[in-house]
Amino acid sequence: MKILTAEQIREIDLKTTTYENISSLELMKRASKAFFDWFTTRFTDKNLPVSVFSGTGNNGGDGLVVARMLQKSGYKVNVFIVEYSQHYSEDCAHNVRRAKVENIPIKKITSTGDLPSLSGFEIIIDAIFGTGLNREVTGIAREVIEKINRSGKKIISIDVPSGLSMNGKTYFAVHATETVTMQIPKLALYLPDNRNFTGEVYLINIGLNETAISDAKTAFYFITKQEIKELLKPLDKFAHKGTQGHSLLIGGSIGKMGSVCLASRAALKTGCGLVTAYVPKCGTSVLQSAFPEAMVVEDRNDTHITGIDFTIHPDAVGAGVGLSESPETQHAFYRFLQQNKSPLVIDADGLNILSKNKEWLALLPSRTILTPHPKELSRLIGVWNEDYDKIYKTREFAKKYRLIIVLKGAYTLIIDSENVYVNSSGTPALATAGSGDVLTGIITSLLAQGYEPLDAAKAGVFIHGLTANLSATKIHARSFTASDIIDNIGNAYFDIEK
Ligand SMILES: NC(=O)C1=CN([C@@H]2O[C@H](COP(=O)(O)OP(=O)(O)OC[C@H]3O[C@@H](n4cnc5c(N)ncnc54)[C@H](O)[C@@H]3O)[C@@H](O)[C@H]2O)[C@H](O)CC1
Ligand SMILES: [K+]
Repeated sequence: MKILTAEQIREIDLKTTTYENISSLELMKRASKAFFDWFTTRFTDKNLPVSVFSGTGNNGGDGLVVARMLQKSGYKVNVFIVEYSQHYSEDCAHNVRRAKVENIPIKKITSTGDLPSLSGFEIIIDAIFGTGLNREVTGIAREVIEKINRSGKKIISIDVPSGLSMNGKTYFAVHATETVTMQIPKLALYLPDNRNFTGEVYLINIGLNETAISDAKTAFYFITKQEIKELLKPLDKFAHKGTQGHSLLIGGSIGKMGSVCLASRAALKTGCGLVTAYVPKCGTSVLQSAFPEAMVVEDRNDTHITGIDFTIHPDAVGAGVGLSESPETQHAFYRFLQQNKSPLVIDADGLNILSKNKEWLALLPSRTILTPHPKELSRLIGVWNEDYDKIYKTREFAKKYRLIIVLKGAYTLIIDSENVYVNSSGTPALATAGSGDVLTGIITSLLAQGYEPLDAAKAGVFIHGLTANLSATKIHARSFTASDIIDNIGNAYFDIEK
């Protein structure tokens, strides 16, 4: 699914009205009806007093239409018009008139003295600014937003939290508890810097014209279940373990053998036919007893890897989990990189070793997948100022070394030399020890099964996140573990194929 800019969305609005021969007012109604449907499903108690804060643009217009629909269906609604400008969009002005005719209590806020008390309301609908905002919020709008933010009430933002910048760092905006955005994902809604503004983000379909959307060019995408469903390969009736791919996981050191166990088990559970773990001697019995399905190739050294010599022919390699950064291990890793021709995933200490030896990056096969968390990424590419800067620097880095970067976080980003993909699955339950090791195993397995590296990264990240969504009501987020991720990989496949 495409992530688009405010300008592109405006163009799609316009094309929708032209192609479908409807007025902009009609489109506003469609959008507002979609929000109304979401809202009434989410908040079924009609006695909860709702206040709608509307601006004078089309976002404000949406708020007014929503207020009208809510009042009509029996909700108690008050509207406050935040008159930051005396210029009203045509469709907003129309809906102010309609709301007055329908006797909705409306108050204008033009100065500090007009600021209402919020104590009587349970829910605030924020329709002050949408994607049309193009400067810092000042004046009365700022005062209203400050007051809303201090209220401690539920704040539901229509389309975007008012004040959110669509193309740069946001310093001031509504702190929404939930944002209900209209059909097209906007990058700003998924950036960690904006987490206090957006709250939980929902996408609703407002019936924008599909041709208009498919005409829009972009380098930013939102990964959806449907896309993952389409890229998963069907199981061959005549499959046997030799045709399903062989994953090799290289890693582990004394005290850190769990990481390779997790990655190996995740690889097998993701569907490759064979899994081999390459570990130091101290890891052999750990692996063989914890995970009998795996084969083990032992390093000559006891506590950490010093060789990386093997005669097997893996279809993909995942290297780096629990590896340690000792000088002999670094040297062994260098020799491995010189010889390796298999598709590769590098994580954890593998990344740290690369950060210390940046010239080795040139040895990586094209489309190697690196899976850093933000700290590991900064060791590789240096520091960044804010999220947009981070994304562009990562893309440059990916381009320079022909890599795919999986930047782990709440909305994991997959970045290659051209495009940026935002993952849509997952919950905070995934912030748990070993979660990254499991991801490495999943992606390695998909590579071994013959998926293109970008598809392996996308599907791997999506499946990994989905295990947490699917467990949300069964395992409390606080007690969800990396092993639970592995145990739910099968459920994730079921859910995707549904
Ligand atoms: N396809 C869709 O998603 C649809 C979206 N709709 C809604 O329309 C808004 C965008 O509306 P627009 O009128 O372009 O802008 P805003 O409502 O966001 O209002 C901004 C408004 O104010 C002016 N302005 C900009 N910055 C400032 C400022 N700092 N201070 C004062 N004034 C400012 C600006 O020129 C605008 O006029 C979108 O988010 C949706 O909610 C449609 O209703 C349906 C289709
Ligand atoms: K808004």
